[in-house]
Amino acid sequence: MVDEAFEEERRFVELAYRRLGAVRGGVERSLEEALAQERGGTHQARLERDVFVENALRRLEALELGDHALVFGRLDRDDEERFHIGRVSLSDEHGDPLVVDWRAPVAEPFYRATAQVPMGVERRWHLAVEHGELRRLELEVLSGRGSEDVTAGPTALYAALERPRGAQMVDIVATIQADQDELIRRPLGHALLVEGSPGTGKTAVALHRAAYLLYTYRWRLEHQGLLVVGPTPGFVLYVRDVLPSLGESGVELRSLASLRPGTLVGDTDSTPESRALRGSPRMVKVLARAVRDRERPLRHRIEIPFGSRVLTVTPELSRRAIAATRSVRGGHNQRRRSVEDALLDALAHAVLQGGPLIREAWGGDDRVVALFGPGADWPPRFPDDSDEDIVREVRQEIRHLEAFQRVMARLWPRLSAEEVLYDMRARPALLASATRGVLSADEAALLALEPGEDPSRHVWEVEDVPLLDELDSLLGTHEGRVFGHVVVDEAQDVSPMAARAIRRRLSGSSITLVGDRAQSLAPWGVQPWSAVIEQLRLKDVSIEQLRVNYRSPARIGRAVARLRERILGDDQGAEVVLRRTPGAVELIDDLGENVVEFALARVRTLANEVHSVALVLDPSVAENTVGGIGSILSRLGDLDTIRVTDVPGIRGMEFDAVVVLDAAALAKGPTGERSIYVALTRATQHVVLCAAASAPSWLHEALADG
Ligand SMILES: Nc1ncnc2c1ncn2[C@@H]1O[C@H](COP(=O)(O)OP(=O)(O)OP(=O)(O)O)[C@@H](O)[C@H]1O
Repeated sequence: MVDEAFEEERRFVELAYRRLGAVRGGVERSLEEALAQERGGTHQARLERDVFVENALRRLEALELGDHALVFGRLDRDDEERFHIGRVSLSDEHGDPLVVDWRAPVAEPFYRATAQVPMGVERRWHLAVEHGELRRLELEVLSGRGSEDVTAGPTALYAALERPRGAQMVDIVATIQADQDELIRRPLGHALLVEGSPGTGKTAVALHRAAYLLYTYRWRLEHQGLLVVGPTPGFVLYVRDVLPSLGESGVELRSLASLRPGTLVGDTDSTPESRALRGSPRMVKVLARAVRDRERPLRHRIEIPFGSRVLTVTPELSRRAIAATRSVRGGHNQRRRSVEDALLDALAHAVLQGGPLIREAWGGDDRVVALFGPGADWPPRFPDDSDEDIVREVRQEIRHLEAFQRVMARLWPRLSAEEVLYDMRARPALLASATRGVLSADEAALLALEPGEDPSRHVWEVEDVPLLDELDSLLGTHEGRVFGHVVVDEAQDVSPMAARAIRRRLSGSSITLVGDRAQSLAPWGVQPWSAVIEQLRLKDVSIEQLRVNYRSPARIGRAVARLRERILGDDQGAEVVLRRTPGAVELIDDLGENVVEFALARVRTLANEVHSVALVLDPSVAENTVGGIGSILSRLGDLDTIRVTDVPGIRGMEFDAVVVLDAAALAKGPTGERSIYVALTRATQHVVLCAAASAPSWLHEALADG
């Protein structure tokens, strides 16, 4: 019976791949034809052609499966219907469904049905397809005939967990587990926070949820867009191609550093205290002050020559112009217009009340003469405030005077976010004024920058990005793109200020946050989720847990659990480590000055044994090594399978092997336990912790087996 079934499925897989080839060929041909057409035709025809080309390219991309299996499951329902489940939907030549997209509602029982709740499914088949051929077939009998001898060994899952890891994350659509699926398919509109220890599939869930939402709410999300925010540019590259649908239009992937397009961001070298302060919500008030400090009434009157007359802007007039704008909505730059209007009104009024204007006009002054000269009404009217054309003309003239623009620049300059932030931090008087009563003098000093740079050329740190974004919102210079759903990974490292920047990009409250507080590397330490939720202004957030670790092998898993307990306290509930392979954890300390050579040798050996190795460097190592990081890299040789990074740089990723250099130095650092924890939890097979000095006893204890 199983052999028969295998043969049947083998033939089906063959048929499905043939059909995939035929569909691809068809799309390619029609695309070629469309591209070969002349660019001419009506506007409507061109538009239709462009839409056709775009859709065809998108379909081709979706059908490009690389090495991933087209089909991986089959459901036999108790109503005799049968579906094959796969990565894309595919119909036969008559339009009947051949393969159902995993995101379709009928596919749901593939992930959720159990013998207790079979959801109308009698049998569930797992197909292991490699390079287009069926290799293995696994059957689970959920109800009806034969349900007593269920063969429910999730071989497919265990096989998936043992696969080697490479430079890019892979999808898990063939083996999504019921608890993950339940989160993935939550409807749009929800605010969902998923927490869980490392390797529980939080990133996988977040990204598959994005793909599910795009499929299910295609029309809405294509218009509104979906934003995925990850911690680092490396992480964005790592997840970019997980699901073809994430390459669809309307999806944007950004790291925290690239959240605000066009910002120059370099490495962070300021102190943890300065970084923490810039992430704190106390900056909201400081920045609002920094902008307000640039909206200043005049201290002394300024005179503006206007023909033979002199117009005067008094401090009182400037105060009134500023006061008039307080009730006006909008950012600083938009409200500038109303300050200018208030001033111009007053000055034009003064001009028109002054009488001498008429004499000027008669005298041939060409600024106003046009209104009274040849071709104008005769006899000329004596202009007053009710004469709108004249008022407009006079206001225009005043506005274009350089002296008037100088007054405006002093009173209410047009500003960019970069200018405000840089000036505030580089000019002691502005810094003192913006921080007075909010920050202590010592705290304010943490913000100070060297003066003398062009703000538009300044290279910012990632912590400054949310500050610039906050200023954009105060100034009215925000880019304004908002999304229908936002996915935030490694949410534990999102500062309250960054949460505000994310909020500005979210149209409602449909958001998915995933993270693990124990992995927090931020200088503000382990913050409660409420710190982020509050700034995202979310009212009803479902907080859910994932508890099964799919990444760590057994030995590493035990060390991970001990460290987690140490970091978060002991009320963490049971974690399950699923993988049966033991894996290896080694701590080799007291290596003295041989530590670098030792670690590099281990990296080189491991690189020959596994697919991916991370060499995780504590910053002190490059500083203390002659030739710095360059000399370390040059001694590694083939870098294809090796990634050299610091701890923040490997957040969210995984590697077959991880070598830490130097574990004792890292453990003593400001985020010691959490940094070791993050490094340790990246490995799917092997961790080697190398240290020049003795590692702290808590690390030895965490790694001790038993
Ligand atoms: N249902 C599943 N089937 C197969 N593999 C899975 C499943 N769930 C998770 N995995 C695998 O487990 C690994 C960890 O997943 P993921 O990176 O999403 O975890 P995470 O919780 O985000 O981890 P971290 O907090 O460390 O970033 C990945 O290799 C992923 O493919």
